[in-house]
Amino acid sequence: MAIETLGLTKQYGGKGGCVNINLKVERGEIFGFLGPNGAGKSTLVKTLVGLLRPTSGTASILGRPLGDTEVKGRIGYLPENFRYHDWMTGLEVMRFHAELYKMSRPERRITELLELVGLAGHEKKRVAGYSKGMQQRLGLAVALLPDPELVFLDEPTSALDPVGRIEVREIIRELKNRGKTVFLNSHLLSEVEMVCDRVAVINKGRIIIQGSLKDMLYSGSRVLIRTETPAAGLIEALSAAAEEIEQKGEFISLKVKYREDIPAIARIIVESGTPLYELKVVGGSLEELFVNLLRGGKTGDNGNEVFV
Ligand SMILES: Nc1ncnc2c1ncn2[C@@H]1O[C@H](COP(=O)(O)OP(=O)(O)OP(=O)(O)O)[C@@H](O)[C@H]1O
Repeated sequence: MAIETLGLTKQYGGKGGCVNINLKVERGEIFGFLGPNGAGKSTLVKTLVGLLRPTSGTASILGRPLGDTEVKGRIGYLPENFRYHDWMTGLEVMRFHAELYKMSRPERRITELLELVGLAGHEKKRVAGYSKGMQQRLGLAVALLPDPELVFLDEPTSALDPVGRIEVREIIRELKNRGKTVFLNSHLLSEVEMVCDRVAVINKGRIIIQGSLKDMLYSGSRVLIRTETPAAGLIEALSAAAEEIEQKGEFISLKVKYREDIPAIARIIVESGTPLYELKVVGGSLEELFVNLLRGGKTGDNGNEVFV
C-alpha cells in the first residue's frame, strides 16, 4: 500500500482542515483527490508529506509511519503555491534541490527532467523571466528529482494553458508506466477523469465518496433503450437488473447501479426476442456526479431529461 490513513484529522484551532480521513492508495495507481476550493485537499497532502502534524488519527506512507525521515527521500511533492527565488536560473533551482536531497551526481537526472517537463533550452534563464506555466513545470521537475516512488501533486495544472495541461497529463501517465504512485489533488474534474484510476471526493473537510472511477461514474446513470415492440414480460424481466423503469412510446429508460448491469440489460432484451434498435448510457460524467454529490442530491441521475 502506498498510503493508508485511519481517522486522520488535521484542523486549525478546531476548525477547517480535514476530518476523519480513511483512505487507501495502492502502489502504482493514480489517485485523484477531488474537491471544491477550501475542501481540505492541501491540508491532507501537507499532513501526509509531514509538513503538518495531525490533530488525531494515523497514517502510513510507503509502509512507514507519518514523518518517517527515510520515507521523505522516497516521495516527491509539488506544493500548490510555491515560489522559487526568482534571481536563480532554472538550473540553479534544480541543483539547489539536488543538494538538499544530497544527490551525488545529479547533472544527468537534471538534464533528463528539464527535458521531460519541456524546459530544456530555458534552464539558464532566471526564474523571474519564467511564465507561470514554466514555473509550474520547474516545480514538477523539482518534485521528480529524487526519482520518487510516490508523488504528491497539488493542483499541478492550475497555472497551465490547455497544451501545458495535456503535457502534464502525459507526464503523469508516464510516471504510472514507470510504476510510480501519483496522488493528484485537483478541483478540475476533466483532469481527474482523464488520468485517475480511483478517486475520493472531499467536501467541507470530509470524504463523501471514494472508489474506482469507472464504478463511480456508472452508478446511478441511466440506460435508454429504443425498441419498437417490447416482448411481453420484458419490463418485468428488466426490473431484475435495474430500477426506476419508465416506458414512453418506443423508449424504455432505466437506472443502473453497477457498470456490469449494462451488458446484463442488453442480454435480457435480446433473450426476450425484442428487437433492439438503440441502447445508450446517459449521464455518468464526473461533473454530473460531483455536482450532484455536492448538492446532496442523487448521483448521476438525469434520466428524466431524456424524456422531456
Ligand atoms: N493555516 C491555516 N489556518 C487556518 N485555517 C486554514 C489553514 N489552512 C487551511 N485552512 C482552512 O482549512 C480548510 C481547508 O483548506 P485547504 O487549503 O486544505 O483546502 P483545499 O481543498 O486545498 O482548497 P484550495 O483548492 O482552495 O487550495 C479551509 O476552510 C481553509 O480556510
